[in-house]
Amino acid sequence: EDFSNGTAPTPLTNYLDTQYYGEISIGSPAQMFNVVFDTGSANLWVPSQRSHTCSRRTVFTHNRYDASMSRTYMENGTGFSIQYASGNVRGFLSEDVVVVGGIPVVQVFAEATSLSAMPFIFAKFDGVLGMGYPNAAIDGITPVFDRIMSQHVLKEEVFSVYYSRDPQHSPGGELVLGGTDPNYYTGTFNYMETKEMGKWEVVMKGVSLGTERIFCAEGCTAVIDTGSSYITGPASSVSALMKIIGAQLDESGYKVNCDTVKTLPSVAFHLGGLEYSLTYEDYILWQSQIEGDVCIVTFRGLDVPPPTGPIWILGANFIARYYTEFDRRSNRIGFAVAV
Ligand SMILES: CC(C)(C)OC(=O)N[C@@H]1CNC[C@H](C(=O)N(Cc2cccc(Cl)c2Cl)C2CC2)C1
Repeated sequence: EDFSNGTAPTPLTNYLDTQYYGEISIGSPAQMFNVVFDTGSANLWVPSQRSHTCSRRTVFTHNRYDASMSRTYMENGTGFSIQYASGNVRGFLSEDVVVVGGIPVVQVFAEATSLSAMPFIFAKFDGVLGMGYPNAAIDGITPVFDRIMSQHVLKEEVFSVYYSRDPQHSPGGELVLGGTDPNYYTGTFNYMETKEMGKWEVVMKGVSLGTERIFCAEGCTAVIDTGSSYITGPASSVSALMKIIGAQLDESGYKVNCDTVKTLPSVAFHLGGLEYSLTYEDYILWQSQIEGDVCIVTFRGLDVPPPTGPIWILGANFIARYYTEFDRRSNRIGFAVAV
C-alpha cells in the first residue's frame, strides 16, 4: 500500500457484524496477524509462540508471534496483563517492527501467553491493536498510532472507521489512518469534542425511544468503542428499554420475536446537538438458526461504577450506521451517515 497521499487504508473483515478485524504484520520477515482496531484500549497484543496454554495446536487456531524467527526482534521481558470486563490477557513485552496500512513503526507490544477462555474462545481475530490515547495504555507503552503520528507521514492526525452492515458486503470495513474515505459516507461530518483529553468519549444529552427522551435525561457519557460489538448502557436503563420493546433476556442476551421486528421503534442518541437514531435494522441481528430464526437485540446492560460510569458504550452496530472519524489533532469525534 503506498501512503504517498498521507492516508493509509486497511481493509477489515466483518465476522457476523460483531467482530471487525484487519491485517498487520510484526517482525522481519513479516508475521501476519488479524487484529481488532480497538478505540476502547491502547495496547497491542498478539498470541505468543512462547506460550504454554496456547501451545496445544489442536485447540489454538490463531497466529502466534515467534520472536526467534524475526531478525528485528528486541527483547524486553516486562510482565503484562490486561483485565477486560469480560476476561483477561497475560504475557510479556517484546519490541519489533509493526506494519499497519503499509506504515512501519518500531513498537513495544505484548506477547500473550494466556488468554481467558471467555470471551476469547469466540474470537476470530488473533489480537487487539488499541487505538486509544496513551494515558489508557498499560505499562505506559506508547501506542501504535502515536508512534505513526510522530513520523509525520499522515496528512491529518486522524483515523476513520467504516464497518459494513452485513457480512456478505465486501470489504467488511475499512480503517483509514490520516483521513477519511468518501466512498463510505454521505453528507457532512458533525463533530463533537471528546469529554476529557485522553478518552474517545463524548457528552451524551439523552437517549430517546421514538420521540420521547427517556434515559440519560440529565446527560451522561458515551464511549465510542470500535472494539465492542454492541451498545451497552446502565443495566436498569437497558432492561427498561428492552421491556418496552418486548425483548426477553436469556443466557446469550436479549432476543425478540422475529415477527415483531418490523414494528420496533427507533432508538436515538443525542450527541453533539444531533439525534443519532438506530432503526431495528441497525440494532437487530437476524440470525437464521436450525431451530428457526433468532432475532438478537444488540444492546447489553453493563454497570460501570463511578467516577467512570454511568456510561453508554456505542459499539460496532452504531459505527456501522455512522461512519466515525477520530481526530487526535483537535481531540474531537466526527460522525457522518455511513453508505
Ligand atoms: C481497561 C481496559 C483493559 C483498557 O479496558 C479495555 O481494554 N476494554 C476494551 C474496550 N473495547 C472492547 C474490548 C473487548 O471487549 N474485546 C473482547 C472482544 C470484543 C468483541 C468480540 C469478542 Cl469475541 C471479543 Cl473477545 C477486545 C477485542 C477488543 C475491551
